[in-house]
Amino acid sequence: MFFNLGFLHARNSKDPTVGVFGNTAHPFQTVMALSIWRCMLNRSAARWHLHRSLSLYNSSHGFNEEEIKNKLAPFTGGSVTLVKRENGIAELCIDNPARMNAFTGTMMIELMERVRDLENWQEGKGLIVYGAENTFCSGSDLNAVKAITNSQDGIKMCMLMQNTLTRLLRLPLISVALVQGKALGGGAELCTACDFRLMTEDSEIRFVHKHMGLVPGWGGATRLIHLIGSRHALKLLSSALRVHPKYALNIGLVDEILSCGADGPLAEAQKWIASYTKGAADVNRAVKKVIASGREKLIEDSLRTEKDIFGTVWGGPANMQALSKGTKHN
Ligand SMILES: CCCC(=O)SCCNC(=O)CCNC(=O)[C@H](O)C(C)(C)COP(=O)(O)OP(=O)(O)OC[C@H]1O[C@@H](n2cnc3c(N)ncnc32)[C@H](O)[C@@H]1OP(=O)(O)O
Repeated sequence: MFFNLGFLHARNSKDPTVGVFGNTAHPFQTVMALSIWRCMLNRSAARWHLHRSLSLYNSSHGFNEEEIKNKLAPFTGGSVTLVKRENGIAELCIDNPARMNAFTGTMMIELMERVRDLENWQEGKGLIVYGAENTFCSGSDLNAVKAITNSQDGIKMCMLMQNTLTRLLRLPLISVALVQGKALGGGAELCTACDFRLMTEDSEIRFVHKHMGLVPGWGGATRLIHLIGSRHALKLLSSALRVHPKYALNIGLVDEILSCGADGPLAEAQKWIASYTKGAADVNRAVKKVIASGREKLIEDSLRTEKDIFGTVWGGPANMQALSKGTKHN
C-alpha cells in the first residue's frame, strides 16, 4: 500500500515508512494521509462523473473532444467573451460582427470553455446571452462549413455543440437570450438553449437550415419542440419562416418584446432578468435546478431530484431569515 502513495514519502527517502511529516510515519499520520488521498480521489472522480453526466456525448459514444477541437481550431476569428458581475448576473457575448456573429471553429471551442467557467461560478444567479453590435448570431461560419463537408466531421462538430448547448441550458443560472437583429440557423438554435428569449422590435429568429439543405443539429429542433410544440416547430423548420417578435410572442417562442429604452437593449435585458433573480444565490440556483431536472427527467426521477434539491435550501439561511421576519406575501 505504501508503494502506491509515493507523494506521502519524503522526496529523497528510500524508506517507505518515512512520511511527509519527516520521520517514520505514525500509524495515525498514515491513516490521515490515506483518508486525504481517498478524499482527493473521490473529488476528482466526482468531478469527472459530473463532467460526463453534464455532457450528452463522451468516449462511450465514440466522441473524442480533442479530435474535433483540433479540426475546428484552424477556423479562427471572433471571440466569445464572458463578464461575471458582482450582482450574480453574467453576460456572454457572441462577438464576430464582421460575419454577423457567425460561429468560427475557435468560437465554438471558446463557448464550451465559457460554459465550463459558468458551471464553476458558485455566486452566479443569471446569464444574458447576446450578440455584438446589435445582431444576435448568423449560425455556423460558412467558411468552416464549406471546409468540413464530410458527414463524419459534421456529426462530430454537432456533438460538440450539442454538449455545450445542453450544458448551457442546464446551468444553475436563469438564462435569457437577448435577440437583436438576426438569429439565423445555428444562431436560432443557440437562443433555444436559454431559459427565456427577449426580442427587440426589429429582430427576427429564423431556422434557415432547410434553405441550406440542412436540419438543425445543435439540438435546436428538440428544444424547439419542447418550447412551442411539434406543430409550430414543424411550421418554422419546413418553411424557414422569418419569425418576427409578435408572432414569436404569440406561439410562445419568446417571453417579451423589449421596448427601446434609452439605455439600450442590454440594459433592458438586465432589468428584465433582475426581477427573476432577486435574493440569495443558493435559492435562485435551487429554483433553476428543480426546473432543469423536471424539464428533462421522467416524472418519478424528477420528483426524487426535486426532493433532494429541496433538502439543500430547507432550513438554510434564506429560509430561516424569511421565517424569522414573518414574511407575508400579500
Ligand atoms: C447547424 C448549424 C447550421 C448553420 O448555422 S448554417 C449557417 C446559416 N447561416 C447562414 O446561412 C447565414 C448566411 N448569411 C446571410 O444570410 C446574410 O449574410 C445575413 C446574415 C442575412 C446578413 O445579411 P446582410 O445584412 O445583407 O449582410 P451581409 O450579407 O453583407 O453580411 C455581412 C458579412 O457577414 C458575412 N456573414 C454573414 N453570415 C455569415 C456566416 N454564417 N458565415 C460566414 N460569414 C457570414 C457575409 O458574408 C458578409 O461578409 P463580407 O462583408 O461579404 O465579407
